Amino acid sequence: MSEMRLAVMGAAGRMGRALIRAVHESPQSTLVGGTEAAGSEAIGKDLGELAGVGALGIHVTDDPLELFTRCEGILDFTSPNATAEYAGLAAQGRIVHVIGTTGFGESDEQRIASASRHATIVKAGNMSLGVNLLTALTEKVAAALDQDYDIEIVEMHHRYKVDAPSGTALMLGEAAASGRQVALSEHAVKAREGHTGPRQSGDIGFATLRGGDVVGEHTVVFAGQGERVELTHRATDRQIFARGAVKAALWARGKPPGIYSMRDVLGL
Ligand SMILES: NC(=O)C1=CN([C@@H]2O[C@H](COP(=O)(O)OP(=O)(O)OC[C@H]3O[C@@H](n4cnc5c(N)ncnc54)[C@H](OP(=O)(O)O)[C@@H]3O)[C@@H](O)[C@H]2O)C=CC1
Ligand SMILES: O=C(O)C1=N[C@H](C(=O)O)C[C@H](O)C1
Repeated sequence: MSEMRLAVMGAAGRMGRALIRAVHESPQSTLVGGTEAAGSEAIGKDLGELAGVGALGIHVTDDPLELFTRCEGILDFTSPNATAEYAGLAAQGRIVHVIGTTGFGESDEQRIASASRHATIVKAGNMSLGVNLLTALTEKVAAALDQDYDIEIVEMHHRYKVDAPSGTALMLGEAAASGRQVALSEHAVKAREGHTGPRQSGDIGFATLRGGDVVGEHTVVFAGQGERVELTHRATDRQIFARGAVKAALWARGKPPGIYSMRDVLGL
């Protein structure tokens, strides 16, 4: 099969640069362009120079419509509003949309869901193999242990992260809730402060730490009487997410429109 023509949204961002490297290094894909928002100082810059792989002769654009006519898939780790916009355009172009962005509100989720009638979307709060394995394990452990084991999800990220809890923490929370056969929305406790009273049985708690250059760390704690089980993933290199995103695009090529998860891609 020919190389898949991919473009990177938010090409100058931390993940944008990692994605450029991952597409450039994959023998099954070819980089055809990248975007930043209108007015960004990155417009016109060479994608390869941004990513540190040497000039590629492909430049950052603020015109996604023109770019989408030339590509089969887009890798999008930008912001919730930008991603909801791109989902509509990807649907018009009937292309693959890999969504790594996190921090969506309800209305963004609805816009993405309607775009999935025409676009083939792979969406996950974390595209690494390790975290998706952790997600599957979390579901299994939550199903095996009863409510006497309190579930708490602790995450830490770099000081620039803007959303909390992280997309990964929420993914792990969904997996824990699914293992327990309950809805996360009815049991999630996303922050605690002041006189909270004792912990409610069945709560799924979240704790958020931010600082330094931490790429991403997640621990799911199952705390019982006299013992504690902890499952941890530590990311030390953003390329794990970028390689996962390329894998997702290649997997989605030729699949019918809809929303798929990284667990679908990895068969977990
Ligand atoms: N699913 C996963 O595996 C992972 C997900 N993420 C998620 O990816 C997202 C991005 O993270 P990160 O790279 O650290 O963030 P950055 O802020 O470094 O990158 C985002 C980039 O998108 C740009 N951008 C904003 N709006 C638009 C637009 N309309 N069109 C094009 N580009 C735009 C930003 O530009 P500007 O700075 O000018 O606003 C910026 O360059 C976050 O939501 C994060 O949580 C991160 C890692 C892994
Ligand atoms: O913003 C980040 O950096 C990350 N975001 C994702 C998340 O919200 O979980 C994935 C990864 O942990 C890095």
